[in-house]
Amino acid sequence: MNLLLINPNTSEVMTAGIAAAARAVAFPGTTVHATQPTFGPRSIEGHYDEAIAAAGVAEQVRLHGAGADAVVIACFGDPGLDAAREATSAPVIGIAEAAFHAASFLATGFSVVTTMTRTCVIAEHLVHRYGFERRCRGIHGTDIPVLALEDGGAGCVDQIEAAAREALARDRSGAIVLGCAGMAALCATLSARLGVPVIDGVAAAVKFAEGLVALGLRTSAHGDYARPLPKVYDGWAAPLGW
Ligand SMILES: O=C(O)C[C@H]1NC(=O)NC1=O
Repeated sequence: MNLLLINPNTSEVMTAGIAAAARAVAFPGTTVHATQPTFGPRSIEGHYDEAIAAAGVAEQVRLHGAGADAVVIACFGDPGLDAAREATSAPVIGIAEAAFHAASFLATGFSVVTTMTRTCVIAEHLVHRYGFERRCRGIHGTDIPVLALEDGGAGCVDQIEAAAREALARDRSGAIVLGCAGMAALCATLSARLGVPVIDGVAAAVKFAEGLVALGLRTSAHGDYARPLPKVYDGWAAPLGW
């Protein structure tokens, strides 16, 4: 299968790291096509960045979605998720939603450890949007800038571990969700150090996508995920593929 992996920020270094994490867990028959928007923030660390990144995701789905069997949006805010689900019939998985589901299979409660504290509210909004209020017991910022994780984040692992330990104790949770696609390379190390399940949304999203494709399941075109209505998009090429 062909999996379109979209890094919604414009860091090519981070895109490469995310792609490596995806390819490390993908089945041999899964080809990962990694991409990022041609415009937008180098890192996504707030509402303004998310708004622009969502348009970037829409751009990438318009350009590459037609050939994809599944799409993964590899930013913890899941920017542009609903728009992408309108724009392709392929399953579209956001890494936050995937990580929440995976954690809920493994513990009665989980904690999220993310980057800038100011982005915690974005994760809180997703917890409520996806219906995980009873399972997510806390969301904790480390104030690690996203681009500090560009090189895989080895220099940040101790800080993330300490935040995760505090979260497990304070929240009485049983699992940790990594709140940034840039943390993917740290997942195995953190899980070994903490002795609890640590979920990287990139890997979880790839496996959920493969599972849905294997089941022959695609996004519903009935109702609000139907294709966008035909219209002029000023300053933006007409959507391709429908
Ligand atoms: O929301 C965050 O803090 C992390 C989010 N930002 C980004 O550029 N990639 C991410 O996964």
